[in-house]
Amino acid sequence: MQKETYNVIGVMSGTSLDGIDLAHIHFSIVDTKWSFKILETETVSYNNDWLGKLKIAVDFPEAELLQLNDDYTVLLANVIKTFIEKHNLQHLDAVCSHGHTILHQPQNGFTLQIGNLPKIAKLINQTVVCDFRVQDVQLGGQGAPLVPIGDRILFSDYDYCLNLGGFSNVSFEQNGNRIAFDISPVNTVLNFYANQLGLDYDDKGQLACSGKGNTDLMNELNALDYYKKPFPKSLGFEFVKTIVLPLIERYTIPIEDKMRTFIEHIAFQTVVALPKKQGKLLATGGGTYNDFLMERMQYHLPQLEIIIPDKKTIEFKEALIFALLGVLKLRNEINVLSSVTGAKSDHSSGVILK
Ligand SMILES: Nc1ncnc2c1ncn2[C@@H]1O[C@H](COP(=O)(O)OP(=O)(O)OP(=O)(O)O)[C@@H](O)[C@H]1O
Ligand SMILES: CC(=O)N[C@H]1[C@@H]2OC[C@@H](O2)[C@@H](O)[C@@H]1O[C@H](C)C(=O)O
Repeated sequence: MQKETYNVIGVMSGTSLDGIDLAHIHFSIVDTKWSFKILETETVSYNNDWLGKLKIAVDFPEAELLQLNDDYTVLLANVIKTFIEKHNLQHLDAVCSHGHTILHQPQNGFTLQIGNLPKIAKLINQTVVCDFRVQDVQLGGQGAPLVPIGDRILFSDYDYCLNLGGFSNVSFEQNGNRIAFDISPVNTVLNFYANQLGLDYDDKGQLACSGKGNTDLMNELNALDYYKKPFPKSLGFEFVKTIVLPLIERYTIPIEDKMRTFIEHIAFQTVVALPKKQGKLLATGGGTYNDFLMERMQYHLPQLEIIIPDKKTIEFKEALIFALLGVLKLRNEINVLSSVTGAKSDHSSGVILK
């Protein structure tokens, strides 16, 4: 007999290095239908020393990487312990932790998330479920994305789940399969131009809103090869650095016009990415705070109901879903979909440490 409720913590550190996201979650399952409540949440920023190390770790020799893994496991354990004590969390079923991706070369059969060493369970005195990507790569998959199964299980009321982070990605059902792919760059490009004006980001998209769209630039962006490729497909910062920014930089127009044009481009590519231009779309990630972007998206998709959830869901959806992946692993149930990762089959991934 499986349990019907779970009291867990989800822990995620994303590639953008904005910190370690922790979310205390209650799950319950009634007649195969899952529901959740996001309780306490917190993002713990990295100090400059850690930021520096995590940025360059990809080039570390093996010995240094082993040391980093050890040190990061201790850091993560301390952060988790502090979170548990601060909120006086008791009777946890597990801490479900992604760790931090340092190396990811699925084509060569390996992926490394640090912070998942067995000693973490002892250090925090809890059951830990972690290392969710490794088995998928062993089964011939990309080890990513892992979030779409959570979209399917927890957000089935929506036709689409759209995340607006450094890049945008979407997941949806098609012919009984979950489909997921990256649509276009978002904040990687918008922040680049905000930085040129001395800002971290364009608050609410106000600068972009004050600019003018440039039709030639818009057409050139929309003609890029990536947009013609079929899924599965994904983007990395290389695409921005070597293709998108050099293209935009050929135009001698005000920065606000570049931002405005790029927002139109994001909205336009979102339209292209969605097979049906109607239904309900759940939008999450920091890009949802860009009011102008959201307005332009709604303009281009008038029949679509765009839903921006509460702040915790916007900011902690990934930690929530890693918490679910851990619970599914505890239940020995499928938590990775081969339709999105390309693995030989669906599987129950992760390691349980006690
Ligand atoms: N008030 C705001 N107005 C406009 N943009 C905002 C605002 N607040 C946050 N953002 C944007 O959201 C970004 C952070 O979003 P998020 O945390 O989803 O990105 P991320 O961690 O890089 O995402 P991912 O790892 O999913 O790619 C900021 O860098 C900024 O560009
Ligand atoms: C290998 C790895 O850590 N990939 C991350 C990364 O950050 C965003 C994107 O690239 C996504 O593929 C993935 O994370 C999300 C949470 C996922 O697996 O769904």
